[in-house]
Amino acid sequence: MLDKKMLPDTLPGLRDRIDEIDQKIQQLINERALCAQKVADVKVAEQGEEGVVFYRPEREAQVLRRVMERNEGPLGNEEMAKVFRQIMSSCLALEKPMRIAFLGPEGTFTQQAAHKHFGKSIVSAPMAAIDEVFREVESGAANYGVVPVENSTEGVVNHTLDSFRSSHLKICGEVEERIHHHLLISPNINAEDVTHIYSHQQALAQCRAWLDRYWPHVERVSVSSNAEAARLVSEAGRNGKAVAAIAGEIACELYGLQKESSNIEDHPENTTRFLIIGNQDVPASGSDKTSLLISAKNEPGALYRLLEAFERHRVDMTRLETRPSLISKWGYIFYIDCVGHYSDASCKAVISELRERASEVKVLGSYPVAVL
Ligand SMILES: C=C(O[C@@H]1C=C(C(=O)O)C=C[C@H]1O)C(=O)O
Repeated sequence: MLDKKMLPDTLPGLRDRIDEIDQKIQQLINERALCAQKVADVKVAEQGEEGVVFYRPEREAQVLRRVMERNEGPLGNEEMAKVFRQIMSSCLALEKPMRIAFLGPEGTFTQQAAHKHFGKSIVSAPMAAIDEVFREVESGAANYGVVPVENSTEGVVNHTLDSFRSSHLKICGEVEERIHHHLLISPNINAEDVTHIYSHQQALAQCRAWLDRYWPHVERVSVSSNAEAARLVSEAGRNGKAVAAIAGEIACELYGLQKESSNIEDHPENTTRFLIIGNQDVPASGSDKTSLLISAKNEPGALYRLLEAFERHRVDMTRLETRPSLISKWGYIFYIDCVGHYSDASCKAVISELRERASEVKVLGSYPVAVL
């Protein structure tokens, strides 16, 4: 355990120590980067230049979990994991930065989720709609995609679930993002002069009580996304117009805005879960989840027989969503998430029994439980 008493007591002494430490850290990071480069060489030698997969979600999850387990502070576990998240991102980008498609435009929470999962050393490919994210990855134009799947206040994102029906893409990961909204203005604008507040209707709804309390007489204007609201406000600010936006951190930075008020969402637990989609079957990481798409036969007790298999094999279900099948009028598709990897004995047993009982079972993917 480190101790402050072991450190010098003067400012110059402490700064000298920091310089020394930085030099060592830098050297070690470069040594690590060299190792990662060599790992890539070995992968090419084993798998060939074509189709080689450099990014390994299960390995990255294991690295981050270990960082958190052994961490002794004073930096917190999550803070330390974020530092390593970016180191891995930089190491991987030495090969070729990955192109990540996400629900755009630039500055959305989905982009924030992409950075949280992959680090900052990626090429961003903002897409106008969720199905475009799927298409971009299916065509190979992007290596992976990031799409929202559920929000703790607003519920499931149907569009994402429905896109899995016709797609061969796999879920390679998940990431949760606490959604914090901020009231943003241009730096040259006086908050008292603000006449309109722009945002996506969901964000306006998630901040309704706060707006009613602090900005009851200012007009709320709904636009296509929070990021678009931030862009409009920065443009208006250049023309001296006093308007504000509700948006997240990235949009604030991207459009050079200033936070007038922070974390203004009515429910502080407001969280969105995102999925990482790709062409990869991810091996077990030691703490995984599996997502299944199941078409049930339209007969009495069909859902009961599906769920019974989970209970008997003691596989923990974390989510059940129902969507219309679109094939038969009152037929349904179930989306089930459970704890474990499809290669685990108990998961395997459940999946094979589901196959006997349902008309279709598609394993959408097994992937590491979100670390950050
Ligand atoms: C170095 C590797 O490749 C990539 C880089 C990693 C890293 O920097 O630690 C981890 C997993 C992979 O995404 C590896 O597979 O071990």
